[in-house]
Amino acid sequence: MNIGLTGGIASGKSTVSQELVKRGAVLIDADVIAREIMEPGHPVLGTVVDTFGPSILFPDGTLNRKRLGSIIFSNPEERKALEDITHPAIRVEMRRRMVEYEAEDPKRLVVADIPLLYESRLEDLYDEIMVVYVPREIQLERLMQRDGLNRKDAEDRLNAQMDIEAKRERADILIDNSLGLDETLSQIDNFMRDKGLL
Ligand SMILES: CC(C)(COP(=O)(O)OP(=O)(O)OC[C@H]1O[C@@H](n2cnc3c(N)ncnc32)[C@H](O)[C@@H]1O)[C@@H](O)C(=O)NCCC(=O)NCCS
Ligand SMILES: Nc1ncnc2c1ncn2[C@@H]1O[C@H](COP(=O)(O)OP(=O)(O)OP(=O)(O)O)[C@@H](O)[C@H]1O
Repeated sequence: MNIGLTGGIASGKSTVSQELVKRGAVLIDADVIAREIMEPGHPVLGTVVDTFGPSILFPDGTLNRKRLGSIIFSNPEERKALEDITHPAIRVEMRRRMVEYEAEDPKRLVVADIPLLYESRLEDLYDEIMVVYVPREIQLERLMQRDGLNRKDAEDRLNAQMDIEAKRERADILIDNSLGLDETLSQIDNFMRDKGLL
């Protein structure tokens, strides 16, 4: 079985995906792949620099993520230009790993963590979609705290994504991560038990 795991920025996807891995799942993480294609020497980073200019690089040639983030999270057209370059490459690599993991062990749960799953209309690629949900206000607070962002920068990031309530409505499996970690873990255990995976 495979699931697509999504939610909003800082809603707790990584927290939940790590717990699924502890329970035997294998993880494919879109953010990790997005970082790999932005490593120096990767052709995708080359195209991004051609588009946005060399000022998005540090002098040592690595990506200044903060600078590129401040360009794309405050401007939808720049964001679309970046996504047009990065998303096809991310999709190809996610697909390749999915095929590989499913062939290795067809009984294993494969989890694809994709922040922009609904925005990119990728629902049909997965058996079921799990949404990690917290209300917007908690999401903002956790994001500001984790990444040291001010309210405006945190809101820009939230506003770059589909509203978390709309994602909650579409979920096949809903994990409410607004309470303590224990509450979240028991929902994960219930899911694993329901699917006969625990
Ligand atoms: C702009 C970049 C360099 C900013 O880097 P930064 O280290 O600040 O953020 P990080 O990569 O850790 O992403 C954090 C979160 O931001 C959100 N996010 C990232 N890109 C986007 C986007 N284009 N639109 C909406 N939200 C996004 C996601 O929820 C993601 O989990 C980076 O996010 C990036 O390369 N984005 C383009 C690739 C992409 O779309 N990734 C999203 C997952 S496929
Ligand atoms: N149940 C919880 N109670 C309190 N804090 C939590 C809980 N779950 C997660 N957090 C904290 O909230 C922050 C966001 O969680 P996490 O990094 O798992 O989110 P994410 O959805 O993977 O984020 P991103 O979209 O940026 O990849 C982290 O600092 C994490 O420690």
